[in-house]
Amino acid sequence: MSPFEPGGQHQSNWNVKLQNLEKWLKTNGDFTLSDRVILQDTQKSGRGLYLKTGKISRNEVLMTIPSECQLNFHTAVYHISQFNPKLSFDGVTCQDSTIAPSDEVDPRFQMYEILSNELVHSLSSFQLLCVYILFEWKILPHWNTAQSFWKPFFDVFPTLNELEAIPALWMLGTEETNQPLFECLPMASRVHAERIAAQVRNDWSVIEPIVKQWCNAFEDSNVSLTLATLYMHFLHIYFVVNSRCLYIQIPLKDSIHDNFTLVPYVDFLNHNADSEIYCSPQINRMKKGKYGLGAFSIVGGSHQYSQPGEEILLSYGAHSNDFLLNEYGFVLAENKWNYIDVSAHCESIIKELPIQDFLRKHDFWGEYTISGSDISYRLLVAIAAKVCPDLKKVEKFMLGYLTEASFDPAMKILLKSFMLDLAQQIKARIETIKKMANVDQLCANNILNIYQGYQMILQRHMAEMT
Ligand SMILES: C[S@@+](CC[C@H](N)C(=O)[O-])C[C@H]1O[C@@H](n2cnc3c(N)ncnc32)[C@H](O)[C@@H]1O
Repeated sequence: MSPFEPGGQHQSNWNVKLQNLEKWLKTNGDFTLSDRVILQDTQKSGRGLYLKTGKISRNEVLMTIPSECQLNFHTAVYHISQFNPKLSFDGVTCQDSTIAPSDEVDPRFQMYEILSNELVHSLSSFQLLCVYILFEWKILPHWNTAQSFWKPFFDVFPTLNELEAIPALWMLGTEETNQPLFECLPMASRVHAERIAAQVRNDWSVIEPIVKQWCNAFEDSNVSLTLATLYMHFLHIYFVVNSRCLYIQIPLKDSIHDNFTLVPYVDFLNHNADSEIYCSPQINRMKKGKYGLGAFSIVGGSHQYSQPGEEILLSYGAHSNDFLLNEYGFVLAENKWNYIDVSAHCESIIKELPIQDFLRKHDFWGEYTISGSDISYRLLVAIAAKVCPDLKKVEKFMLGYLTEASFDPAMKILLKSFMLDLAQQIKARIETIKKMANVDQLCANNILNIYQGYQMILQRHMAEMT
């Protein structure tokens, strides 16, 4: 039976998990959820929220999630301090009265001892959350003697399989099926995936010593978990966090990259590219709870929901399909934020070293893009430099004293052949992908979708040029 078939075992397990999640949210603060929405699971976008009945208007609060049930640097520090009284962060860690009574069968008293103030302070939000979730979700259940506060939340996290469309995982994991697809990724996606993979490897190298110490400590118990297994769990957790985190200010941290929180239920909302019209998040700092950062609400946007079955959407930001694929593992059939990174192609046609030096000197070398509405100014300058031997004239164009028309017809001719070349390369890539056997079809289709988005962009510009 397909996991999506209504009435299947998967469905009834899921209903129980959802009830547990709602019960947990109600017990731990002021949780509200509009009775006009319903959670549903689809093949295309997994779980999501849909309108059940009635209407949802602008500024109407759809749900509020108490700060106590959000997982972020603050709440992780608070919970760790319940087992490690030496951990002390002003206004965040436990007061004496809330420190858990020492219990020999709860391994966290021993395992969290190594999480000193200095060490916790040095970790990024990502690193702390990964190491904390790793213990609470993947390691603690091996003892059978204690349960994590966060269990109802962990139980509704996506599985590693559900995240397999994320290209960085093809590089980092041991699953080899999709590795051939990596070579077919557009340049923007490949660079993005490599950047994420480097970040993941770096974060693992920071938390690995903690995990190794835990592994050594397991030797005294009956728990048998290898470092290799824990690394795979870490990867799973990393991408759960990455694909579900929401912006919030974290007063204990300085870097923008640390400013995020995981918010149960809000993380069921799927993305739409129209940021202005759909729902948006609001943080109520007046409702901070005992160690949190503020209750998290979702409110309606200018689009009025009135059709039962309409999906309640949130914008994750102005992201192209290359970005969405790499950060979240999906693409949109139509995406107004798509653009093509044509840097490699443009650099390959400018072979003349003096032109390269000229563009470098003026900081115009590389980062060339074409979107549906624009050919980037950087690209126009590079093409102008290629077609015009008078670099003084190109400098005037750079400074805005001349328009691109001053370089016609050579500029138009080169741009047209540049785009035709690109279109041919894209067509060839599409054909290669279509012929690939033994790769996950969903992942292959995502990449095809990106290239088809590129084709639409090029067609639009080429039509304007004729
Ligand atoms: C914050 S979660 C949303 C809930 C998710 N659908 C689930 O089943 O748990 C983000 C993930 O949802 C999926 N997603 C979000 N928006 C989507 C969309 N428009 N189309 C397809 N998948 C989408 C992607 O897998 C993404 O990583």
